[in-house]
Amino acid sequence: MNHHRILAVAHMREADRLTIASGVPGMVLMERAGAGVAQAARAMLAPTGRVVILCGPGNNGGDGFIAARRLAEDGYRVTLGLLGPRERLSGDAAAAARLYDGPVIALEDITCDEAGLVIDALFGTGLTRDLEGAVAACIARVARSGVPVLAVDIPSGIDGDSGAIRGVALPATRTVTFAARKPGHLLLPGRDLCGAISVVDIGIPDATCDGFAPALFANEPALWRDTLPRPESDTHKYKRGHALVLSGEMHRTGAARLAARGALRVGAGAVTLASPRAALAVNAAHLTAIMLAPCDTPEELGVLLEDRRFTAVALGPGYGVGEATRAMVKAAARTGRGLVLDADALTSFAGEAYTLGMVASAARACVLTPHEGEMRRLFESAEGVRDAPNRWQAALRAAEIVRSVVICKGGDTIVASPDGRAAILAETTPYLATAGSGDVLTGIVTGLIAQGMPAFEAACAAVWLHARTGIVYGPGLIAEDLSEALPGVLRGL
Ligand SMILES: NC(=O)C1=CN([C@@H]2O[C@H](COP(=O)(O)OP(=O)(O)OC[C@H]3O[C@@H](n4cnc5c(N)ncnc54)[C@H](OP(=O)(O)O)[C@@H]3O)[C@@H](O)[C@H]2O)[C@@H](O)CC1
Ligand SMILES: [K+]
Repeated sequence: MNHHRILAVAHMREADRLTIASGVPGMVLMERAGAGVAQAARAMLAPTGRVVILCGPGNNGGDGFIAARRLAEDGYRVTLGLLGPRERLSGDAAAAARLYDGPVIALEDITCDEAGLVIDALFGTGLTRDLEGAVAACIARVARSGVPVLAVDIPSGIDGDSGAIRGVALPATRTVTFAARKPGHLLLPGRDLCGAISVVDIGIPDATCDGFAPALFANEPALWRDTLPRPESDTHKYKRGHALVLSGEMHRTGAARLAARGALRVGAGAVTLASPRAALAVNAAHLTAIMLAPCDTPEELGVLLEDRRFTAVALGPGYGVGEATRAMVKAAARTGRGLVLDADALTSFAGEAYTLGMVASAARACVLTPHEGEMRRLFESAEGVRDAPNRWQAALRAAEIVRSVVICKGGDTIVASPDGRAAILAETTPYLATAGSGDVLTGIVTGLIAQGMPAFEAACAAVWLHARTGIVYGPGLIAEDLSEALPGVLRGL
């Protein structure tokens, strides 16, 4: 199994279909899925403990019947509640139900008294509408009982593609999913309802999923570790890349300095801050290892970038919104360097994503780092972004329009590439929601791109490193700490 691949619901269904077509009966896949659930349940139950299994009308319920049979065989006391009449089950789910010879009661009659565990096999990836009525009432009852819940595939009520709650959802202590995680396991609010997630190999070959487009991943080091820049023994500072960060005016220079420091800490050999003349003294008073150059106009930026040692430019933090900023972005892009655009650079192109895409295509590589508000402003009139069915599809469409790698920041940050790859961050911390934190992220991406790391991988690595540093640091974190704590996280890789 490719552990960082994730599968959209349609791709999971297609992988299932192709595997069955290649000669593996669907019942074999379901048997393996149910066995994986039973195994996880054993670890959560006392010997001969009572387990309540909630089964829905589709194949998720089928997995529940398989687990019920296996746990009953092992001597656990099984109570199985089924949503709807047994005769309405069909296909593999009906076959799984036939193999279970214990009593089946109506879901409405289920109570959790003395149960050590509830197995939630109501709905998986086949959820198509909001939960209501008897099933919603049952979910509320189980949630209130406080009994640990093991979710089969995904907590019932969570949309597998978007992570959204459809009406209500049953929070789980553990989730056992099959072949690969789905986007809904990583996206909020779904992620918070899954508990610990484990993936069971049910025999869907990796190769079956290799060609799926778009290609989705969990943003974990396995995705980008091999492309992370590592200095060679005969290196010198300019071989490690030289990043240029543009500073804002006198009263807003801090953001650019935070970015510059992030770029230096992540390994850029040299970092220069390009500062308006009026702000040179302020910047000079705060800088040591970072160099300083005056720059007030697009022409001056062009002259500065005639120095071929500059490999990446960051523009936006604290820079100001307007025509002057647009002109600077165009001047930077024209020089064909790596380009990272954030904050004011993005807002300066509000409603003009296609224009920005044209500008960005001149850069060697371009990464945009919008938070939710910037994303909304930039793509307000762009087709297929605001009306996308979920955040990863919105991110991919956005990347296509701006012809850049886009980092859609949030509690479940998505990195999307115009080549059809997208990665979702699985783990972060709310402590990162602090002033200047985004500026440091901009700096980390810039530093990695300056060292020649490919844009998608650089963006993914930066997002992960930024989050990991926040997690490790924890309470009390301020933006300045991020760069200082980064070496510890880099060492761990
Ligand atoms: N793919 C694989 O490789 C493997 C998949 N496996 C398992 O199969 C699961 C997917 O199975 P699935 O496709 O049968 O969908 P599932 O989630 O059981 O629900 C569909 C049923 O629910 C109904 N329904 C939907 N929404 C509803 C609502 N709001 N309220 C009420 N009813 C609602 C819907 O009815 P309909 O919309 O047709 O009216 C239909 O009857 C997957 O999660 C995994 O556990 C494993 O066995 C291993 C191999
Ligand atoms: K479920």
